[in-house]
Amino acid sequence: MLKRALKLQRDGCPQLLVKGQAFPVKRDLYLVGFGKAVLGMAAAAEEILGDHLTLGIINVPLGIQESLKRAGMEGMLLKPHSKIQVIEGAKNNLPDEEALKGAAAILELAKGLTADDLLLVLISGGGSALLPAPIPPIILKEKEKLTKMLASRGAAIQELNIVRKTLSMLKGGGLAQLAHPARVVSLILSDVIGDPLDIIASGPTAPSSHSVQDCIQILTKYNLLHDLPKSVEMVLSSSPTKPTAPENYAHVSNIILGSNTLALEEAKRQAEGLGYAALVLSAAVQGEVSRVATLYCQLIQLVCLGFASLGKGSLSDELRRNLLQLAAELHIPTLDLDEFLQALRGLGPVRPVCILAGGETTVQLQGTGKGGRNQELALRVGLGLHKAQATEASSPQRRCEILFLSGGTDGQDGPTEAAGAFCTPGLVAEALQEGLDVEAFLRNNDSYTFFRQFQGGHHLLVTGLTGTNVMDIQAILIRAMERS
Ligand SMILES: Nc1ncnc2c1ncn2[C@@H]1O[C@H](COP(=O)(O)OP(=O)(O)OP(=O)(O)O)[C@@H](O)[C@H]1O
Ligand SMILES: O=C(O)[C@H](O)CO
Repeated sequence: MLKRALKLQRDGCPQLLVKGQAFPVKRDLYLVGFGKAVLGMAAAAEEILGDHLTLGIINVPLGIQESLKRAGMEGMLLKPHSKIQVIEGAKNNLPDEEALKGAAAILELAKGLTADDLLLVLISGGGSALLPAPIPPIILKEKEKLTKMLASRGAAIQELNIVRKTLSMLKGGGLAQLAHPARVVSLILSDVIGDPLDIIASGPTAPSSHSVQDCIQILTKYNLLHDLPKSVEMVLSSSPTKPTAPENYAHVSNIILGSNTLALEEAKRQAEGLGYAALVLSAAVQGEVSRVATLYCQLIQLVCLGFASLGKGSLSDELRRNLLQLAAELHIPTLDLDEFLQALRGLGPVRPVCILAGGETTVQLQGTGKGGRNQELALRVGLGLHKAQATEASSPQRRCEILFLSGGTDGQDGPTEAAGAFCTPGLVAEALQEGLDVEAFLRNNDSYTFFRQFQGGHHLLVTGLTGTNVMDIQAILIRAMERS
């Protein structure tokens, strides 16, 4: 992906070429990066830049080099004697001392640049945790606690990162401002719906459209305003009321290189290669995890109705209406459900169908269990399919084989070692035979423990860190059963 987008023109004055834009390399060329996907990006960049690269620093997740080595993905690693220093940190996607050291090194590098320097910045999701630089007197632990509390109360990534930006020296455009007057070129892999530059990794090189007032509003919404450490109160009260004006970013170019859409396109190609009729629903599925689970269950019902030649009639109309209503409630941008359902009609039952979707749900933690939004989604879909089948003996679902899978493209779902999980309509009943009560696990947000115990962990998706990060992906496989 980066190899396709980035070129170095060596004739005359060397220039970086990125998607048709040219950036002269007048003197020194530096590289910094932070995020779950920047190791592979940095390896590709170093290959392209060769001797023109002066030096680089990247902050990447703890254990990623080992994980990629184990997976035989050496191509994503830096060569021995690389000019790029790798700092691993942010275990379980939480900022830590190592990430703090990496951020300090990046800050020092940026501060010393001149107008003749070019700073290439590689940014991907996970960058927020890997670039912590709290504004003094805030200390890391205080900032971490606050973001953890916001996340567990169901704050969306936009809200989380608006708060992070206000409390950080490098986020919210801080890195770009420090690097001034150097030319800054940021290559970004998006893991946020709609690719908002100032939210992805908390927008270290993007002008922020948010003010301290927005931050205070979010803290109020989640009932945290009156519980803040003194240091955070001090920073909030001394923050400028207006964000830095966009004119002050004339030295910066932010360029999106890839996103969930690309991953879905590749997944579609793979599914078609395996004989499926594949369709992409949306790359922007968002919302509360139980509502999204209902959306998928209803969609599965509709497909099965169509497979059973029952695609017309009152049940189908009702399902269709419910589905449209739910999609509208979830505010899934760019989703044209009507058009999608139309395309579905042309498929099956001869060929099995693979419906693909991507995005990111939110989980409001109620319990103390261990899990992630993908495992919780898979478990909730399993429960929904079970209920649909149990309440209706003639459910069209019974005529289909169904598998639902949800996984994080980064290979890590919440603070667990799994990327996600898959389910079938039989999961709840089979679990019960093992003495596992799905609803009890869900009440405690304990999806990982459930999947680890159920059938010896067979339904867990364990990939290890993948070196990319473009949100989550869901795949629904549906095959009409042979009639006997
Ligand atoms: N026990 C749990 N059950 C379900 N979801 C959980 C649980 N614990 C944490 N989560 C969810 O996991 C998410 C954090 O996961 P993760 O670290 O993979 O985040 P991420 O958003 O993918 O990170 P990034 O975008 O920075 O790469 C939060 O949304 C949180 O609500
Ligand atoms: O790092 C982050 O802030 C999230 O992954 C969103 O980009």
